[in-house]
This record gives sequence, C-alpha cells and structure tokens, in this order.
Amino acid sequence: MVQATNLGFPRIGAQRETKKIVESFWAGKVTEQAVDEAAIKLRAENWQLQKAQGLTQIPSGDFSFYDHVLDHSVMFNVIPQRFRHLPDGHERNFAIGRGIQKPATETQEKVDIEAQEMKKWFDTNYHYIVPEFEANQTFHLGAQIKTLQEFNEAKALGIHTRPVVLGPLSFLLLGKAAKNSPGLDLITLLPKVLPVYEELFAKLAQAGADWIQVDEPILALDQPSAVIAHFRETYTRLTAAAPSLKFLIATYFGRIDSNVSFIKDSGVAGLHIDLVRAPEQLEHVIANINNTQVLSLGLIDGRNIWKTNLANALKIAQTAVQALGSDRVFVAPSCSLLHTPVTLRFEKRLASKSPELFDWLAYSEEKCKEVQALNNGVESVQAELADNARSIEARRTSAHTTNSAVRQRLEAIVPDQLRRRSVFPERQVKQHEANPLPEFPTTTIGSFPQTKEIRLARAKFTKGEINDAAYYDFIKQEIAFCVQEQEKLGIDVLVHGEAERNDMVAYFGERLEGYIFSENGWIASYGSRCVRPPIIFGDVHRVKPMTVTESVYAQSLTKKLMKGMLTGPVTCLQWSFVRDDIPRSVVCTQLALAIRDEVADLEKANIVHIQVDEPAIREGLPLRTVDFDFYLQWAVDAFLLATTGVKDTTVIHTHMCYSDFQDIFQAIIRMDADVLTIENSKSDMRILGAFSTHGYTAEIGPGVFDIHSPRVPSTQEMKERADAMLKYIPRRNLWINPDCGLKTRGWKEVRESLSNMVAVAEALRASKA
Ligand code: MET
Ligand SMILES: [Zn+2]
Repeated sequence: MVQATNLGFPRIGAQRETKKIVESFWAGKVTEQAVDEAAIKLRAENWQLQKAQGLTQIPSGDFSFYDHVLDHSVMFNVIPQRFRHLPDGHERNFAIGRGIQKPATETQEKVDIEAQEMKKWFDTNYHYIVPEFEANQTFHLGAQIKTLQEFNEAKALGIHTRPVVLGPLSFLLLGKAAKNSPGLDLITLLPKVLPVYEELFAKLAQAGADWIQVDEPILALDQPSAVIAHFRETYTRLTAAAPSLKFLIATYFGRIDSNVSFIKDSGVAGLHIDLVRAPEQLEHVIANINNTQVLSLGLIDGRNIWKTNLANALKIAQTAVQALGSDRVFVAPSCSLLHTPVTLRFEKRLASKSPELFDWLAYSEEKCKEVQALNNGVESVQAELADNARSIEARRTSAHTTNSAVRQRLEAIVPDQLRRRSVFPERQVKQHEANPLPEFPTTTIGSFPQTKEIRLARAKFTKGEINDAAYYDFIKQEIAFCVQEQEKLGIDVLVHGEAERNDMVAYFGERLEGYIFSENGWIASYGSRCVRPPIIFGDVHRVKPMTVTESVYAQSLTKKLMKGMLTGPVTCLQWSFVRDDIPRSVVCTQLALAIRDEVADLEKANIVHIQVDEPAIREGLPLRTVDFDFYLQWAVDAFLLATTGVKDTTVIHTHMCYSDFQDIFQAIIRMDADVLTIENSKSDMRILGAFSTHGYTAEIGPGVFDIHSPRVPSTQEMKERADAMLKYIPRRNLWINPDCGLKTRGWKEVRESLSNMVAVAEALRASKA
C-alpha cells in the first residue's frame, strides 16, 4: 500500500494564532504557560486536520514559535555564550532569535545582547536563525526534548506521528563559526554531535516511533565528495545505532543529483525527493536506491498555491509504483507546507467574488487532501480525480489567464529594447551636463517613516471610511511634508517617500492586471512575521500609469531633482505566488514590459532620475551553480527591458539589499544601471574592491548606515566608512545614502541620521581629492 504522507504543516495557525500569542508574550500581556497552551491546542488541531484529510504518516516536531532551526540548536544545547546566563525557556529562545535589550533597573544591570544571524532558507522567503558553533562546542540534550515531547503529545491524542529532525550534516553546514572561533571547520564537530543524535533517536524509538524524517536539504546543493562521504558514514552509523527506526532522508527545493550516491548503502529506509522542482530526477533516483528502500515522491507543490494536476502526478506515481511496488512508494508534498498558507476555509472574499479563480487554489489543508486523493488514485479510487481534472481544464482554457495583446508584445521584443543608446561613460558625461549634481550626491532609498497616521488613513480608506479624494489629499500632504523635510536636511536627490505604498510589490500588483489578492494567504517569513504574497494568475499588463501622479506632484514642490521609484520585475516575481502554467521567465518579461511603460511615462513627465529596485534578484538564484547562468540571463534581461527605453540623460538607479553580491557581480554589471545603491554598512569593505576588480565602473552608493536599527550613527563613523569606500571607488562615482528604505524607522531618528549623513558629504567635498 502506498502511504499518504506530509513533511511539515504550517505552524502559524489559520488565523495566525502563533504570531498573536507570541507577540502578546513579548508585550508582557500573557504568561509562558498561556503560550504553551496555545501551541498545544494548535498542534492538536493540525494533527487532527491532517488525519481528517486521510494522511497515513503525519509529521510531529515541525511546530515552532520562531524558527525550527533555532529550536533544533536549542534542543542540542547549541547556545552562544552571550545567551547562556539567561534562564532556559521561551524568553531565552526568543532572545536568540531577536536579540534582547532591557534598560537597567535598581536590581539589574542593563541587558543588551545581539541576536543570532538570520539568513534566507535556501531560495525561499523564509528566514532561519543560523546556528553558531564554537571550537570547543559541546552538544547535549536538555531537560526539554522538543521532538520527543511533541511525538508524545500526539501519541496521547491517539495519533501516531513521524518525528521530523534536522539532520546532522545540514545542521552543521548551515551554521557558522562563532566570533570567538574564527576559521572553525564545522565538519570537525560531526563526531561530537552524532552521539547526541543517537541518544535522541533511541529515545524516540523507545517512545514508539517507527519512521523518522531526517531533513537534509543541503543535499539539493552542490557538495564536494568529501561531504558525501560524511553522509555515508553518518547514516551508516546512525541507522545501525537505532535498528528499530526507519530513516527517511528528506531532500527538497531541487534535485539530489549525484549526491544520491551514498543512499544505497547507508542503511536508511527511504528517501524523499522534490518532483515539483525537479521532475526529471525520478529515473535517476530509482536507479540509485537499493531494492528495499522506499521512495517518497514530492508531487504536490509545497511552495505555491495552485491545485495540483492530479492526473499528471498520478502518472509519475504509477511509474514509481511499477518500478518499486506500492509498498515502497510514499506520496507527499514536495517540501514542508510551511511555505504555503494554511487553509482556504477563510478566503471568503475570493470564494464569493472570484469563484472561478478560487476553484484553482489549494492551500495546505487542501494539499493534504490532494495527497490522499493521489494515494486513492494509485489504489484505483478515481472519485476525486474527475473533479480535479475539471478544475485543471477550466484553468487551462480560461479566458482570463491569457491576453493576446500581451503575448504579441512579448513575441515582438527585439534586442535593441534591451540596450541603452550609449555606453555608461558617454551617458555619465551627458547626465552630469544635463542635470549637474554636487560631488558625493546624497539621496535615500525611497521610503520614509510609515507613521501610525499613514497606516490609519490607509486602513480607513480600505474600509471605505474615507473616500478617494480625502485619502489622496492626505497622501499629498504626506508627500509635501517629506519633501520639505528633505529640503531642510539638504539632501540632493529627493524622493516622494512612498507614503501611499503598503508594500513595494503589492502596491504594483494592485495596479496591474493579472494579479489577485488573498485575504488570508499568510506564510511565515521570519520570527512571528508573516507575509501575504500577491497572486499572479494571468498575463500581467499595465492599464495606466501607477506612480506618475505622486512623482510629478513631489517634483512640483522642489527645484531639486526628484527620483521616481519603482519595484523591478524580478522582485515583483520573487515576492508573489506565481502562476505555474507558463515559465517564470515569461511572467518576469511581462512584468518588465509593464515597468518599462511606467519608466517611459515618468521620463515623459520630466522625472530624470528613476530608481528600479531589485532587492530580490539574488534570492532567485538557483541552488546549483550550473543553473545560475540561465536564471541570470532572463532575470537581467527583464531588468534591461524595464529600464533601457530611456534617453542617455535619464539616470537609472537600482537598489539591492539582503544580499551576498559575490555570486552575481557579472550580472550586476550587465544590468547597466547608472547608479547602484546597496546595503553595505554591515559588510566588509572588501566587497567594494571586488566590485571594481570585476569591472564595475558606474556610480555606486554603498549604504553608510544600517536602517534596521533605531540607533543614530554619528557623522564621524559614517565619514570613516565613506573614506574607506574611497579606497575602492573613484570620487566622481560615490553616492552617499543609507542601506535601504526608512519606512520602519521613526522621524526623530531619521532626521538625526540623515542630518549626520549630509554632513559626511559636506566634509568629503571640503577635502580635496
Ligand atoms: C527592500 S528594498 C526597499 C526599497 C524601497 N524603495 C524602500 O525604500 O523602501
Ligand atoms: Zn532595500
């Protein structure tokens, strides 16, 4: 019998219960006990729900208040020195995730501990807390063994679960050396961590577990053969130590490729592979497991919101069943459903207003149902399949997903549309002539504080409590205020402040055709923070200008240059749920054409500096280096298509943040922007050296201060940073700006920081080259 399984269920709750209780706890409104009770209730509901959908192997240990990697570190007692004096419990765990600051009291000194680093989880928009290991790291299980507790909790409810554990190689290699242990080779910790895994597995076996899921997502990345040798030894040892347990190694987000080589003789009972991202790998994997091992087929997309084409999935499942026999096949989502919203039950507005589209969707709850339907399908129960086929066909043939004008325009794209008229050095001369700026021009990245008043006005507008005219008047006032403030500060290239934007992608999505918005499509992003990505369901196109009114109004208030502000096509793509019926590159090109039109309209309206933000370009990079070029080709082409339709004198800016630029220098150069502003205040200056060695010659504004912190940087520290930048960047190319937008900050600190920043530029100008 094929098993219907799942790798992980969202932990946020259908009504974001986890976020709410955790944030109440942070605010001191509820006790630790209340937090635990809420979690127990939610876990029970999640297990019951999965059971009700017919799953036969349900995960446990997949819950988390903050991040599952953080939980895993804590379970193994990998707690950085600076947190160790805090008492064991939620407060300490949250402190590791978000840092802790408390003013001094009569009885206690002040507390100020920096959080552990947060990083993007592979190519998703989920962030994990990077484990910090020390050279003399010890590992041991504490009194609270989360995975065991949750297994027992489910058992008490009569639900036999499959505990999920992050595997030792991924745990170590996704981590980093602590500051006090520079150069630590993480793999040398393996002999120390394995006994603790053995102990954990023995306890799970004793509690009655049979299958356990050991996540090793790093198997989807390029790995040197030495690491694969460690995999072989590790799993041979762990499985021998726990003979009653059946190990399922779970990989996801990409293909396992040659990393599969250790599986055969490793003693593991099964392997999970992602057949949504990498359907082509089935045959290769079947050929590389032994004749008792189970193959878990990731056939339901765990990272998107569309219904699965069950007939197609069934064909793949049947191929596997033919090769392996039904006892050796599991069906499952491609990865943990952590990356998909919880349930469609609360999407009332979509259900009533867009029933056609609503019928195409499946969130986590519905995806569990699909797993079961697929399972039934393999067992020749066809009932749900017919219904699914109808829905898939309706989507395929819908008149609403295709727009022939858009398709024709895409067909007609010619290489000239991806090129500026002149090369950068010529443009630079013309630009400086047409619109002179002082040396070291100062600017900001776009957004200014999103105050309570702004959010309130927007909420009222959305609820219909104030009309269009009143809301727009309010926005105009905000723009005027923001322009005035920048003039007072003496900034050179101004922005309108983005008061009208709730979110840099949603704002454009709401103004483009081809997008819809969910009410409850939340997914975890980091900590308690959830995001609700807009949904691209059809051909994207622009019906009318989206930002011109605001930019033109802002320009009318000042003699200084006003920078137009747009979100780039790649970022719109990355931060949306994207239709899966045409290639992502095509969707991206459609977005690029829409932005191109907007750029043209801004230029026509005499906006001569235009910024097209691409903060997400790096995160779209594939997991395997051989796939980089293909992605970068279409992603950079999309940026070029969006930005190159302008005159030589129009200055195109782009902005990137959250990035390791290492892998993408060539791509950044090919983007051919005139000015690049990047997050830099926390990075090593050597990265700037790398920009010039790789041949970057255009203007650049590496951020001189960190906008994530309310701290006001002094002129001196920023000047030191700028001086260091001048070692790598010629004077005429250096801009002075913050790391990113200021929307999460308050006006007081923004004024002070920017005033100090302007002083830096003045000091630089005074010092002759
Ligand atoms: C995440 S990048 C943000 C860029 C945007 N223009 C802003 O300032 O908010
Ligand atoms: Zn940014």
